[in-house]
Amino acid sequence: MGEFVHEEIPSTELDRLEATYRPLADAVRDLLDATIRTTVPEEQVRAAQAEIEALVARLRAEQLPGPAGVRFNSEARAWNWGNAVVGLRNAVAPPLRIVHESAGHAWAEVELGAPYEGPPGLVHGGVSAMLLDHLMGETASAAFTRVTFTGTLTMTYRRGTPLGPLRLEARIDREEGRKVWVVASIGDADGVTVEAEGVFIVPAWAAGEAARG
Ligand SMILES: CCCCCCCCCCCCCC(=O)SCCNC(=O)CCNC(=O)[C@H](O)C(C)(C)COP(=O)(O)OP(=O)(O)OC[C@H]1O[C@@H](n2cnc3c(N)ncnc32)[C@H](O)[C@@H]1OP(=O)(O)O
Repeated sequence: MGEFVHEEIPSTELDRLEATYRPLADAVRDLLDATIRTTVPEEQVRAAQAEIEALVARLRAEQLPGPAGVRFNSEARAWNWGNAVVGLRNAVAPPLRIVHESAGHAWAEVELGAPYEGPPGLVHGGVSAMLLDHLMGETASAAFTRVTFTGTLTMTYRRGTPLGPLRLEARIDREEGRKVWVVASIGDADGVTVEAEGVFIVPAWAAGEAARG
């Protein structure tokens, strides 16, 4: 497993870097959608591909040796720019902007488009699970006061989730030792489409206990 890395970048500098990288990821996100939906002639597709390959080479001129990881500074600022759900620099992430209403209750509103399709016009079930898993994990972390990992996640798909505007919500249901039960849902304007319940666990290593077994 990678690590939570302490990196002493001042928060003001992080703000500046985020203002640089956010529009880049937004542009790539737009590119994903355009790649799916374009109907331009084939020669234009090939020309666009060549331009994209040149851009990739330009960005790769200097890069990290591996994934972005999770980093934090001594001002209690944490950043996970590559995260699949909330990563500011990850064009695959919607990204979800999570509001922590209180420790143990969080929600997010998001608009999902063509790159998240499963059945026609509907959100892929795995995407629903991924978004809820992350939201529930952050909720279990009680506003980032502890580290939790998904132990078991149970999804109930009540009806198809349409692509478009959605609301996700999660709450801690109960806790017992290092185990945190979280319940969550996704809904559209007509109500709930997906429900989830999960057990999130503060790993033995994070609780300062020796792992059993
Ligand atoms: C401060 C900074 C905050 C940062 C927050 C960032 C938020 C980011 C949010 C990101 C969100 C993204 C979310 C993600 O994507 S997290 C990524 C997906 N999840 C994983 O990769 C987890 C992989 N598994 C593990 O790491 C370990 O197996 C864990 C940590 C789960 C347990 O290993 P550990 O060695 O610690 O466990 P233990 O053996 O001492 O057992 C302890 C208790 O737990 C019970 N149990 C064990 N396993 C399971 C299970 N699978 N289901 C249900 N229950 C289970 C067990 O019976 C026992 O209960 P009891 O017998 O005591 O009653």
